[in-house]
Amino acid sequence: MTSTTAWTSEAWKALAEHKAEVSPPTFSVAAALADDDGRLDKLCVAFPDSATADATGDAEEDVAGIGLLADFSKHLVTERTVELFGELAAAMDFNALRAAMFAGEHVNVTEDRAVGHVALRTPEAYKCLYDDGASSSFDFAEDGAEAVGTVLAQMKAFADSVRSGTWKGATGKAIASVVNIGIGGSDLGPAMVVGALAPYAKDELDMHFVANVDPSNLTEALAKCDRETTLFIVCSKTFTTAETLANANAAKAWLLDPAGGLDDAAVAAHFVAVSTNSDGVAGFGIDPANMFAFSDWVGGRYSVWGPIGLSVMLAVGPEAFGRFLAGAHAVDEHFLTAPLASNIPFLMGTLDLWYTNFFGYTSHAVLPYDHNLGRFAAYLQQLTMESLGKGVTRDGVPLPPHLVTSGSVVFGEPGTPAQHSFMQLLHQGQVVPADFLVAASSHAAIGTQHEMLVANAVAQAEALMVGKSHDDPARAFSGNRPTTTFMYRKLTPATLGALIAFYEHAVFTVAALLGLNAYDQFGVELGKKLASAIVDDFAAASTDGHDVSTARIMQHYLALR
Ligand SMILES: O=P(O)(O)OC[C@H]1O[C@H](O)[C@H](O)[C@@H](O)[C@@H]1O
Repeated sequence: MTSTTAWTSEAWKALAEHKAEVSPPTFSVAAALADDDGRLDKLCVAFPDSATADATGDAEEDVAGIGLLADFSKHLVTERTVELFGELAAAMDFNALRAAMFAGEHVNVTEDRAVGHVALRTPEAYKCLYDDGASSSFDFAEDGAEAVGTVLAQMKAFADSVRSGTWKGATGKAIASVVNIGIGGSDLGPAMVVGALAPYAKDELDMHFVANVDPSNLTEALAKCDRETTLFIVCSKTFTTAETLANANAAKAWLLDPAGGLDDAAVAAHFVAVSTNSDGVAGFGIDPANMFAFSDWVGGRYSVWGPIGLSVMLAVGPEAFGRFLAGAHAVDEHFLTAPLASNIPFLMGTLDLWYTNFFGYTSHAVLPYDHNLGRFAAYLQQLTMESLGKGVTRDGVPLPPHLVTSGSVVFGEPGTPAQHSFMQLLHQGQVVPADFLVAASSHAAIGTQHEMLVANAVAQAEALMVGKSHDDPARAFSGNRPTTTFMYRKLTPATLGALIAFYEHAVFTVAALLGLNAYDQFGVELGKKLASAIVDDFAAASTDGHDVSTARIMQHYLALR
């Protein structure tokens, strides 16, 4: 792989020189569109595309029914810009890095691991490194498919048994409530997907997600649960995360509260685990037979596709879960085969890099015009900011802070409420590139309300681009504010799988072009370490060893508690 640092490459210099040609106010996107130089056709990409259209079924619920248009036409780019993105990709060995990830090479160099979430979508298609250390790679269709296929079959059998009522609690009653206990990648994916696919969920199964060590989180969930009909899924890749273990132990104590009349044998019927750590699972008291295992080459924020998605499969069933995987797999094929100039994740990633590094637009808004995607921005915050919030390249070269921004600050809320909250800033304050996600039809029907929703999404993107002059400066809109619109037929499992995979590969693109490792997260460790020490200090009512500021706030807590 190249040792070139992106910011010293000729392509980077060419992009810096080119920027003036597409900078407001001299460059107007609206004017560029009016020139009708074929801009729309070049900057609007349909999905599924030809590479995936034939292998995608024909029902509306299949990949074929996604009917997505990725509209990049409102961005501060020309055909030349996209060509220069391609030159940067060549300089940074993008194609070789992409091939290496799909082949299961250890592209997560700092942890010496493969990055294999794509293999979870359809193990038959990709070779992935099996992290046994003995072999440099293995044919997933022979070795890994067995591993992933086995776990998928285990998940399906379990989901069928719970959803059919065959799986019984300790007193012989069917499960009515599921509590997913996990945090970060062991919570955000399952919680977001279950919420997004609510129209597909089984009515008789109440789903709860407990992540925060704040006792209010678990208390709120347990208040809605009955011991005899509640199943806990303890999700933790490492099975060492303090918050998850605290909540899991508190949940076990609740289950076995003498008032409830259940004894230790009840754990087997009311607890299952999802982890890479079988010793940790057994140590907690969960039967390894009730463990759904996965390997360390699946990153936490990339793990909803495998056993971490068990609560999703329980909620929507194995068939819908399979279509969720199929949507992501179709995007994998698109990412691998589409020319870069019409490669949706590549364009998403390069545009993010373009704005953060060449325009100083370092925030990014995600605006799903869909009530059920209420947690989509939160999910993307971990996916993007934990992957790209880095200070060095994968070779350990520091990023020059004045020159390179490794990842944007992602935020967002569903529209239309966002319009009544922070959109003022996007229209008249700093420029924040934004993604609009909108379905042409809804699962819910009340008069013409869905059409009002769509109209608002389209109008916001139009207003941000076209702007409006006014004699009163306070009432003027500069316009030329870049946005992408993803419009698709309906939010189906396949569509949601595709949308998530687009963002996963956009993250890969930014990391590849900047030379980053998107798959480690050492930055989360220091806070955890300090918190563990302060827990002990609080227990000893001590503030010794802390700086005066920290000691003061600790003393205030000790005085108040
Ligand atoms: O799944 P676990 O091992 O419990 O980890 C849960 C989360 O905590 C870690 O600190 C990282 O921030 C996340 O990447 C991870 O998803």
